[in-house]
Amino acid sequence: MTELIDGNAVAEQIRTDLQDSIETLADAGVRPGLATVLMSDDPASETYVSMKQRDCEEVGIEGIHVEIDEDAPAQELYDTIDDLNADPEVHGILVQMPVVEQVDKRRVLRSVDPEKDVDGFHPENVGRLVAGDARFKPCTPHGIQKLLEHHGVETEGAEAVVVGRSDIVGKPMANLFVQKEPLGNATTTVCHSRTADLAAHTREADIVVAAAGVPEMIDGEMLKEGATVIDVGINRVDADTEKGYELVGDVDFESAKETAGAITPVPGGVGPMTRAMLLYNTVKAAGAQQGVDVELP
Ligand SMILES: NC(=O)C1=CN([C@@H]2O[C@H](COP(=O)(O)OP(=O)(O)OC[C@H]3O[C@@H](n4cnc5c(N)ncnc54)[C@H](OP(=O)(O)O)[C@@H]3O)[C@@H](O)[C@H]2O)C=CC1
Ligand SMILES: Nc1nc(=O)c2c([nH]1)NC[C@@H]1CN(c3ccc(C(=O)N[C@@H](CCC(=O)O)C(=O)O)cc3)C=[N+]21
Repeated sequence: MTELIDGNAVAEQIRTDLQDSIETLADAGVRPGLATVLMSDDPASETYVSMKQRDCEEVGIEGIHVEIDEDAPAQELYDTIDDLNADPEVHGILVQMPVVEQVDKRRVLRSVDPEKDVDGFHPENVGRLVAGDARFKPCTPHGIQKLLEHHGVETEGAEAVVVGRSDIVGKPMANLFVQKEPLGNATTTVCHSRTADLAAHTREADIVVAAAGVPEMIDGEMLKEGATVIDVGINRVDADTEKGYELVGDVDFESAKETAGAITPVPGGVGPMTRAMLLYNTVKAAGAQQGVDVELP
């Protein structure tokens, strides 16, 4: 039987556990604050940011949302980041990606105060992660580690294949898998659009993390019997539904579940975990900035 890895359930548990940490902070007179910055009219980005704000409200984090006109000069975004860096009530800052074309993405990543960089995208935090001294683990790969942990999937000694090498998912996932620590110690292969024979790699994998942004590109034929399949992809494809689209992953779920031992659904898999780990990093950031020892789930 293929096991369904329920991201909503694990995320819910993490949010519940985080409430204890948030109480510890409250006892010390600290309310964690997370700023989300959106400079784009992209409907998917709007959905994600409003979900993140709703999550904050649910657990008792102060959500501050800044929306910038997508045609505004880039300087407006740079100035907003400076203001949030200077605001003592803001402990975490997330600038929703992708940024609009007039904005210099590298400059944005560099200008968020590394201590408030709850995405873990600042070069200092990327360096620390690679060096095995992570401050904030990027939310999506960190959430995937938590999913694997909750489902008792052993990474040590496993063959892991990561499909995709983006800065927000693929690269940090591979970096976490190769760390000498629990939930690491996997023998890791990173595949991308120039990989000559993707299926030859995925067929050898005990764990496949699919993060390519290509709808249903991985099917059961490409998997080893019993593999754990983590589907990061969230693709809106046209469909005759109320919204006019449906969400599909990078994995062909129906086909993959014939071969996989365990699999995440889309929606309800990795997405909710990404949001839960954002709350986690925000609580961690608030504790560190205010000098309060908080236990984290
Ligand atoms: N669930 C969640 O929480 C999150 C979901 N997502 C979703 O995950 C997906 C990936 O996002 P993101 O990492 O930002 O994507 P990017 O578009 O930044 O990167 C995609 C990566 O996949 C590779 N790739 C593209 N096509 C293929 C192919 N046919 N075979 C093998 N590799 C391929 C690209 O290769 P190359 O480098 O050569 O171009 C690139 O490295 C998207 O669907 C996105 O919506 C993203 C973030 C969080
Ligand atoms: N600075 C930055 N940080 C990010 O973490 C970041 C980003 N930019 N840009 C875009 C990607 C994407 N991402 C998602 C998070 C949650 C869901 C999520 O919760 N999805 C729900 C469904 C969502 C829906 O209904 O559309 C689910 O999978 O169940 C999806 C996508 C974070 N990202």
